[in-house]
Amino acid sequence: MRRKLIAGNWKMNGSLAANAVLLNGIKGELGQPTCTVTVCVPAPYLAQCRAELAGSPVAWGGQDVSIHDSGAYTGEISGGMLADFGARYVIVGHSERRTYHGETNELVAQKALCALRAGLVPIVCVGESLAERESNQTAAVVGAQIDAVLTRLDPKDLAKTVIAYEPVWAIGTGKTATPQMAQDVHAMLRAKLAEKSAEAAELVQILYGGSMKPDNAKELLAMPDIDGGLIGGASLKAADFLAIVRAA
Ligand SMILES: O=C[C@H](O)COP(=O)(O)O
Repeated sequence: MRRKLIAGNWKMNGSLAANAVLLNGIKGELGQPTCTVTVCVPAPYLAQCRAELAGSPVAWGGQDVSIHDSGAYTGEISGGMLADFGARYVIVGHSERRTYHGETNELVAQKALCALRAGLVPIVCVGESLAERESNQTAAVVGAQIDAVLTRLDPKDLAKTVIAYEPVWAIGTGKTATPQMAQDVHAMLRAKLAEKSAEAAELVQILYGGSMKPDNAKELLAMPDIDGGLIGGASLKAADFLAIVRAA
């Protein structure tokens, strides 16, 4: 049985003062969760997470990683740097990076590999746009996104990877995929993973992301191939994030 993972993606939100309130709110009420919990924060706040969360059940991570280890790459952050601050996870290929920064399937796959090399767990995001869903291209688009990762990773690395299915039309819109819609794509993804390695396919956590909230989390998380959530907006309020953790 796969352990559930609830990951908060703060995106480009936060301040030292606001983060302190949020992190203390989460820590104070969390107790001993039965699922794994992490927050993925803007890089400048990794040190704050390390100071506030070390020794707690909450892990922390980044939102992007460079494909380079070091050197003249202004603005880039390496996996080693994230690991230096105790990060355990890093999101790669979020649709906002694909859309606003032109990240391709191949680049995302390289980033996943670099994260693994640095000892981090990549949370690889895949998902289709509304136009793609409406023209019945979901399986083709998501399939191509995952295929790039499967080409790069060997079964051992694959088993250490997390996948997040995030339909772009559900992100920050309040529209959620129905549990069955999400389950169908998750099952398709797991079948793809199994073509590479049946063992890895059983181990990989496949998260759902896209307007997951306290009032819909339970139903989504009850589906057999939904192993957790990648939470945007609701991860910025301690009460909402904790409610989703409890639903898991
Ligand atoms: O990474 C998180 C997703 O983009 C979901 O964001 P959301 O929960 O605000 O829809």
